[in-house]
Amino acid sequence: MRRAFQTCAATLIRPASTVPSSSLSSNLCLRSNILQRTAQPSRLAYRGLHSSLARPQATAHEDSDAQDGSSTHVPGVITRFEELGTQNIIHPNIVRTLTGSMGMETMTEVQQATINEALKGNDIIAQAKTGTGKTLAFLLPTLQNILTVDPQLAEANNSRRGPRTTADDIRALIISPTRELAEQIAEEAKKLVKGTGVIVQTAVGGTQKRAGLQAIQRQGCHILVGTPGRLKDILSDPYTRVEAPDLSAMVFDEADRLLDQGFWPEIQEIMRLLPTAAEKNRQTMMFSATVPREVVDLVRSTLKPGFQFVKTVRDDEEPTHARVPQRIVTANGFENKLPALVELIGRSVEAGKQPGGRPFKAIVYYNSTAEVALASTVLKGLKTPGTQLGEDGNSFGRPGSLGTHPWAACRVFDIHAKLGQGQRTAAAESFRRCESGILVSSDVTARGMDFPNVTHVIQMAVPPSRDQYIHRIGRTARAGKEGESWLIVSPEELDEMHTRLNRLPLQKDTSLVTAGLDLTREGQVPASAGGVLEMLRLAMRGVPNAEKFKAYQALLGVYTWLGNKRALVAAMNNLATFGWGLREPPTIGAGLASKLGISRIPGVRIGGPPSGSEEGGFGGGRGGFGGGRGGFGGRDGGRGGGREGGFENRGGREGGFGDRGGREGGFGERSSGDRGGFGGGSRGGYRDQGEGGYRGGDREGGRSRPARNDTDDFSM
Ligand SMILES: Nc1ncnc2c1ncn2[C@@H]1O[C@H](COP(=O)(O)OP(=O)(O)OP(=O)(O)O)[C@@H](O)[C@H]1O
Repeated sequence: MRRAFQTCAATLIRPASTVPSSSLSSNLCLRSNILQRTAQPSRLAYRGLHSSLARPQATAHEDSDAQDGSSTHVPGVITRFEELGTQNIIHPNIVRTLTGSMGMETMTEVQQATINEALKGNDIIAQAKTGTGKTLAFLLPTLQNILTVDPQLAEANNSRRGPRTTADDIRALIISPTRELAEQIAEEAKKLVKGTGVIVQTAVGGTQKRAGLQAIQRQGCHILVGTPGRLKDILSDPYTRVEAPDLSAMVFDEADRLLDQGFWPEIQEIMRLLPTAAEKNRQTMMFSATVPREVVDLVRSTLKPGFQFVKTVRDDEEPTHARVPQRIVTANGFENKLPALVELIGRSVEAGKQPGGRPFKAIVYYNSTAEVALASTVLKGLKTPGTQLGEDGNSFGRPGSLGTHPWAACRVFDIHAKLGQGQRTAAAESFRRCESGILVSSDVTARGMDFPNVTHVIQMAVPPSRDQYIHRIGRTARAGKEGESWLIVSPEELDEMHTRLNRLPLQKDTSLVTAGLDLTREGQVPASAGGVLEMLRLAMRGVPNAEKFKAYQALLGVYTWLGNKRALVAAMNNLATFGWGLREPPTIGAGLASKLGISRIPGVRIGGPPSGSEEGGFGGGRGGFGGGRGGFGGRDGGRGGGREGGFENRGGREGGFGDRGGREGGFGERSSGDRGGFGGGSRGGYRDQGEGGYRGGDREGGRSRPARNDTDDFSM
């Protein structure tokens, strides 16, 4: 059977291109074969999944027949899963499951390119775009290789008398950087092994260690999927009896992440607990959408000589999907970002309801858990102007009740590393299942997570790295579907954004009205924007101060890379007052201020535990944007600046954004001054266009930001 595999497998992909070391500047391929996979025309159901690979690649890594740019179709190449069964390459029981309950027909490019190599037992590093089926690309050969060695396992073992497996019978270890991803891979693996006797278990941090262990001990384990920390724990504890003397395969999913500094020590520790290469011949497979050269260099010593580097992304090609428009919005300030987000969501929810539209389903990424918590509280608490929340503070799904959420059918979830594992799993599961929803997330879902039908990925700040950007936007447009990517940044982030996202096809977008408003001063707004700001003002009132204080501190930390500390503090104080409705920016501890290098920066309020106060009013302080009884969008404009915050459609005769600013002032050199208020004008009203108001304020103690540069070119 093994022989049959090898014979047939030779036709599965076109020959590898062995790159002469001299042809490359890097030492990347000195000991490896690089397969730069060119597309085979996709014949059937999986149309579009790898459409971006439909042209031959043309790099130094090419083999000669592709260099002229001609089609490289290889007659007889296997592209359908069914054929893997009929040609005895993969056991029919597995193929039946794949083409039956799992509904797979045609292999993706990365699957075609790696399955053959992996079945031969070669070590592999594979790089392919997000959402192109890498999971199956390593699961399928891993499972088949287990069955090849142990054919008895090909049949489901429903009888108690059948061969029993034990906790020390692990044949394959699959490592993933996050718990959710490990669970997802294990789910996929469990589907695949159905119909065989192979047992899949998980070892995932944050869950009941004992329960997981008992399952391994009672049922045995052939394929163990886990996160580095928990795997290390289990394997290093002799009392668990979990061992892997027969380990024949090791898979690193999101390999570049697993090999970075954060995980590397644990990975090394795990390797030490496994049989050495001399004791047991073991195959290693590494997969990711991003494989920096340093990673290849790092693993060179771990992989077998002659390992294959399979790339289905050309070097000169963007690593993102061409079918995902990538839009960038420059918000006027940090305080404009949430309004822009709410406006974008509202618009997209409506578009999704139109004939031919897809239900809106989005992941919104923030760079810190505190921002995730704050934004999700706000989004959950939104209500249509003129309505109120129910007593439990939630207005979802209760037609006719007091207060209705503006996007009733679209649920809001949040997920970040500081939630308990139960909450994380529940949020991921609910979002996976919902037809329309918003997942506000930190980077715990950025890699590998396969949520179906995500229409939008929205990043609320310049991402930590180019690779992270690529992985995040890879949560949409998966498996051949369409999707949109949005990035909302403030002017302070632009330089860094250009550096980090160099050469990505970002298109500037100025269609969001609320992004362009100067919320630190009074002015007129279109009614629709007024509605967004009003909803936010009300929702902000429901956010506990503690959440705002945490987010403030987190943001100061997140933006330590911003060289101009004055600009940083000014921007954050603007956000706290004009964006979150705090009367004054929160205090921060002297230690933290010194660590962040901002102790002496004007506007920093050094104090004990963070404190501040608020009296409603999107746009800060007692006065400010929406401060006062009247407010932003008020019909009559006027003086504004009352205690209850304004910014209501009905407005109020005297209310208004940028009004008196509140006695306790806001940010500014004179932040505790009597009138102060960052941008808080003395009167002003910032109201619906054409209905009066807009008196202008004196903005004493305030400071306004420079206008956005609308001529910036973001097509990089
Ligand atoms: N051959 C195939 N035919 C149809 N659907 C497939 C095929 N292979 C995988 N899929 C589906 O495509 C989706 C994406 O697959 P997967 O999660 O493995 O992508 P990935 O390449 O690992 O993405 P990421 O880089 O984000 O980790 C999944 O829903 C999976 O079930």
